[in-house]
Amino acid sequence: LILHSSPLPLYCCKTVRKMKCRINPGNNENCFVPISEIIAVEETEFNKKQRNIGRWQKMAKLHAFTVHYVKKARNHRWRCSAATFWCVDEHLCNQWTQALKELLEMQKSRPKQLLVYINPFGGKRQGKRIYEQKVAPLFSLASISTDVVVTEHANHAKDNLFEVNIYKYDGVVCVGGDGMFSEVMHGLIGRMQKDSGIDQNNPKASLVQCNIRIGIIPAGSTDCICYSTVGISDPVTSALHIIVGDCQPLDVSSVHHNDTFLKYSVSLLGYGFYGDILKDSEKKRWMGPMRYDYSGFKTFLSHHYYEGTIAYQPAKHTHGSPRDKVSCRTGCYICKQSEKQLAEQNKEHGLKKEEGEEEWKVIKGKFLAINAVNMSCACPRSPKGLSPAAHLADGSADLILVRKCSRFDFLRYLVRHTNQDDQFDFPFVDVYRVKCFQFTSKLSEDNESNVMDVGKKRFGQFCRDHPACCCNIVNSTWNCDGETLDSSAIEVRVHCQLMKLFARGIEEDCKDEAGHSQSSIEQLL
Ligand SMILES: CCCCCCCCCCCCC/C=C/[C@@H](O)[C@H](COP(=O)(O)O)NC(=O)CCCCCCCCCCCCCCC
Ligand SMILES: Nc1ncnc2c1ncn2[C@@H]1O[C@H](COP(=O)(O)OP(=O)(O)O)[C@@H](O)[C@H]1O
Ligand SMILES: [Ca+2]
Repeated sequence: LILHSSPLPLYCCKTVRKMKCRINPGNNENCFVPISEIIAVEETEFNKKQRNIGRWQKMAKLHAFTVHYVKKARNHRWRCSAATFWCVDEHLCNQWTQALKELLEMQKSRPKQLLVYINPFGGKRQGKRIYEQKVAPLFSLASISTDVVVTEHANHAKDNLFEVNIYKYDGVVCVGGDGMFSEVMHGLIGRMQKDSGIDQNNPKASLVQCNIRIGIIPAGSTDCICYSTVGISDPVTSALHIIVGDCQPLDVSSVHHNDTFLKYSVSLLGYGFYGDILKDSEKKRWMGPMRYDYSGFKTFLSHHYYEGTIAYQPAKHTHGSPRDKVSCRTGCYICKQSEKQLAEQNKEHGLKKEEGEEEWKVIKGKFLAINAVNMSCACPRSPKGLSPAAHLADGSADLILVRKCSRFDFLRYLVRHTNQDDQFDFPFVDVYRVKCFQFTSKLSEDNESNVMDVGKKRFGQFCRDHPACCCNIVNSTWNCDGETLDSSAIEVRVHCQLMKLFARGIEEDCKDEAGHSQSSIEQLL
């Protein structure tokens, strides 16, 4: 569809008759809108008070329709814009409206019925207002019907997803932060496994993919999953990605302790620095999103390091590497290739045999932070994220090990998350692309080998109370997408594209496009 602003005529396919159009009054621009980015088409009561219609007004009764469409603004922000077309010929007007509505009906990936969960206490406690004022009117414009649940307690959404008939919905929307998303994801993935008779406690189980997409309306404190998959944390942009029916597959890591399922993770699984920030920040929830800066500063000063062992299997199926500077973008080639490669491997060998045969690499040491990320973890605090070249759907995670170093060096490392410098270019930082890993802390190793020393434990407690001491005897906790895990010894496995989001990944900037995509391919070859 090609929309020309007044006074140019509008043409579509072979139509020779003309209609006049009005786009964003006062804005004399041409606008090319793919059908896939039209939000709705409405018959319009023509308002005679509208300006700039000149002699048309005097001639006859005018007939009009309005096309609501996605307008792409800067920094990946989407807005809803409208163009009104008018003419004197009622039949012509109806033909256009009908034709456009039929084209919209043919967009099969668009959701018609959604289940919405709102966390009224996430972030700055604006979830309900954001949904009602910014999102619900757009869903109604796009004729999407919704069942809305405002949660009353933690785990309300997750438990509810085990009870409702989820199969009647085209998607589930969560209004909140990463924690709220995590809850909805656990509900959906858990429900899929339950309905398929898969035991989540088996770390080696082949999990069933979840085809019911999740949409995230950001209203939390970090909103890293939304930012890393859309390019911005903006409720209207996310609502529009849901309306046009975008689909972005996502890797999910399963986390087990012995043979007990603990949690799934899609963004950050962090021990040490990010685990300690989370634990401290939970007590300061009343501070809102600021709690992370407060606890971040405190944790930075405490400078605790932790001793432990990591064993991992490198992700050999994927062409990318964490330091190749090839970012995951819409339609990512590396994600597609990796998915194919994994599927072929699994067909040939079967999952168990292949994993059993491959070597494990083992690293022992003292670490300030151990971070495993399934995606870049870009967020407003760090627009390039913890691992800028991590991929959303390549079946791997980036394992970042930050060894014991000085406070000054750790600060230099943190600052590089906010500028263009390479945060992996330090002798005390290592990064690996992995498909699974295990971690055991020194403390639990000692406990397991029955050399538990009560004195040591007490000493650990004592040191925690004295921030100047960096003693490593106590355990940290794992931060799993913003939730703490009970166990420090864990076993993690990445499940390639286990679920799908209403998103399309981050789109290349026009300026970027030619240069970047070509150099990505060149680098690969
Ligand atoms: C000196 C400045 C350094 C800035 C470094 C910023 C790195 C930020 C990376 C953030 C990665 C976030 C990964 C996502 C985690 C979320 O899943 C998860 C849950 O989100 P939700 O509450 O929305 O449900 N969020 C979190 O765990 C919070 C992570 C908090 C990151 C804040 C870090 C602030 C660090 C400040 C250090 C200050 C040092 C100052 C020294 C003078
Ligand atoms: N009604 C509720 N009352 C209390 N906690 C809730 C409620 N609804 C959801 N939660 C929990 O709140 C936690 C944080 O929510 P989230 O939306 O991620 O906000 P934030 O980004 O501020 O952490 C989640 O773990 C979720 O389970
Ligand atoms: Ca990944």
